Amino acid sequence: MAQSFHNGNVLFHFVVRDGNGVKGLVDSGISEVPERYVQPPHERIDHKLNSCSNLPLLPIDLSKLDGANRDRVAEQIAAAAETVGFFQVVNHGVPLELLESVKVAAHRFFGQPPEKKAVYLKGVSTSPLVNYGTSFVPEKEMALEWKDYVSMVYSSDGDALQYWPSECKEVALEYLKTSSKMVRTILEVLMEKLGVTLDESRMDALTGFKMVNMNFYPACPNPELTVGVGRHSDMGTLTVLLQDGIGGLYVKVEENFDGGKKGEWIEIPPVPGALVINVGDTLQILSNGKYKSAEHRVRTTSTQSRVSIPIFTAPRPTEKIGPLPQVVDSDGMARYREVVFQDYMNNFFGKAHEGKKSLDFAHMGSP
Ligand SMILES: O=C(O)CCC(=O)C(=O)O
Ligand SMILES: [Fe+2]
Repeated sequence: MAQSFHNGNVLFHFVVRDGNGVKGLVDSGISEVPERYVQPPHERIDHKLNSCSNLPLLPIDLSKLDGANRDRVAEQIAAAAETVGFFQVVNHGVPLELLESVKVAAHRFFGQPPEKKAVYLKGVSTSPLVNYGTSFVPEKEMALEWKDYVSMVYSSDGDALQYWPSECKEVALEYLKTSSKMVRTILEVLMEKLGVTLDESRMDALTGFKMVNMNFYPACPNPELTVGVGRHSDMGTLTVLLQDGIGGLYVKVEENFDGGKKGEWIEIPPVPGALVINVGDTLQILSNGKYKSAEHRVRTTSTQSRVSIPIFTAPRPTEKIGPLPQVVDSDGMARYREVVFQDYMNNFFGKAHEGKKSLDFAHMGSP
């Protein structure tokens, strides 16, 4: 018989503390989502929302950065970063078979019994680099997100192979390493388009924190009432995201462009073999607001479970981030103050998702 989750405390213990996750909840046989997952009406996602404007969001061919069309491709990248903060790339140098293996590994990890995953729960994790959990900050959220995740922080190849879960460590590490090259290339292009040259050590510092997450969104009995991930931006420099074919990732347009109007939500459709790239808060701050960290969210679906595997690249925690001096000179003013990245992270993870509110921490004039 299915367990009763009407009592919020029983539910919280089962899903969060004991590490059963949303997957465990679904496997327990629920036929409707518990109250704690029901989003207020203004946060629910209209499932008919769609982007019909696939043309301007055509994936960017990164291999063309090496050829005669370099300037045009660099322009496409910068234009996307200035308007939506999201774009997809193909011919990115990450082997396609590897991308398939990463998705399989994510299903392998989440398909395990809860007790195997629970060894990585926050606070008790047997590994210093790995965290398994559910929702974003469950303690701070009125409504929980319909998502389980495992985070794997990169410190060295040796540490990854020693500490990351054996179900996914090899492929996750290879995915991180091959993607890191691409992230560097894209960041160089974006800096060049800003008119900024950064030396190697500063580039390293701005991308020195790397983490692979695996997100698992079980099929949901009431997708119209829940969210997979609520409205948020990513805190780092650039995020690389591998999604499967299910769909459901939406982004809010920041500036009018030929594929959408400011304020509109558009879907980033699954494209086989492509990777999604998005600008994080750090890059918005560094560029003094020229590049837009994208507000995005994920809907749930009743038919199949979905996996996505983001790689977050961010500055080293000790790094100071603020608008780059050359950009401030040409803009005539700084829109953000300088902050130590560790402080930015603490603020980011200290609150429930709330759109782009995370950036307020670095706004000029904030304490
Ligand atoms: O699952 C997705 O498509 C996006 C996930 C996401 O936004 C995140 O993990 O920060
Ligand atoms: Fe995100």
